[in-house]
Amino acid sequence: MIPSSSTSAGASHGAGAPAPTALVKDGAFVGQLMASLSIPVFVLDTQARVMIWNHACEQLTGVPAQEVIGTSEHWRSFYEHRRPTLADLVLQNRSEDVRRILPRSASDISPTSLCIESWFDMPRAGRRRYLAADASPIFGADGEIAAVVETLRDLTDEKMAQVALEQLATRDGLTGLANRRCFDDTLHAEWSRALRQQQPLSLLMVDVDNFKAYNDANGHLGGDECLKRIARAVSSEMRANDLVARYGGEEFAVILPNQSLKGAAIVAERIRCRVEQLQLPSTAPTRHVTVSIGAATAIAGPENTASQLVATADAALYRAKHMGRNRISLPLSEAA
Ligand SMILES: Nc1nc2c(ncn2[C@@H]2O[C@H](COP(=O)(O)OP(=O)(O)OP(=O)(O)O)[C@@H](O)[C@H]2O)c(=O)[nH]1
Repeated sequence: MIPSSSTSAGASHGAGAPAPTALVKDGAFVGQLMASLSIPVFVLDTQARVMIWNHACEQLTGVPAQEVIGTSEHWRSFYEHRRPTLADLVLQNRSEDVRRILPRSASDISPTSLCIESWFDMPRAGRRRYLAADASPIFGADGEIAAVVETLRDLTDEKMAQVALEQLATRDGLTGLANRRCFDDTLHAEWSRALRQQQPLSLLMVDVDNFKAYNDANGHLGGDECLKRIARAVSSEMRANDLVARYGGEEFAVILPNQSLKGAAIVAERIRCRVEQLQLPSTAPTRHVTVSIGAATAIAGPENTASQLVATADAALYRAKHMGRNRISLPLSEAA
């Protein structure tokens, strides 16, 4: 039968609807039913050829029905590179493969049908879209699959709104970096991971030198612009798994998972040089805006905590300031 799902209410086999076998036998009736649906739908036959590509599907994909009907080229409407659609996976009894093929999608796999939410390339529509797709078999009177129907829902606007909300909750409004809350969550998650894997976790605390004087000379807006430039400079030195956050005011924090103190010191020195090279004019003796950086590393264990790592990096930062600024400092026991 055509499955009842959240997206195919109009196609479900409800009271008064023709019996499933009649639907399969009466192709013309099925075609009319699908064509009239406002939900994008396409149907594959047992040879994976498109039998039905309704008007709503044409509108969503930008691909006219006459171009795909009778072919197996429907994947081109969704992906840049050849890939089975959900309907193909159901037809080939390969539902489990969806997790490998679309690893970042939210998927729901039942013995016969498949349901995912994911970004799709949509080459002909001209822009990526976030779709909810359901694929289910239609069984013939002999109990064998006679066709597979895939319904689609465009959730792009909802997804964008969700992403924007998440951004608001985790990003700093001025610099676009992770905010303090995101830093705290990430540090605790990385600490747990370091504990499990017995890997080192490093932290840098980066503070702009003499920033009060910079603000006094350039105004608060000038100070804001300076913080944005520094944020970009620090971010440009990061690897994919590192996190740079605005810790507060003119202070930034950098989490370096799986990084030894020696490696952290190298990253810190790169950041220090990078900021110096921005050559933002300052009244400080250096004549340019600089940063001081405190570094710390821990192997997570039951006797220490993530807060201690922050405190150790903070103490190192304090020493860097005390020693004259525009420098990096390591924990005392390591520096000796
Ligand atoms: N423009 C701007 N200024 C900020 C922001 N957040 C904090 N500040 C300013 O940063 C300055 C920090 O000053 P202090 O804590 O005295 O430190 P400092 O002058 O940088 O001196 P050292 O850290 O000891 O080198 C203060 O004047 C804050 O008002 C911000 O978002 N924008």
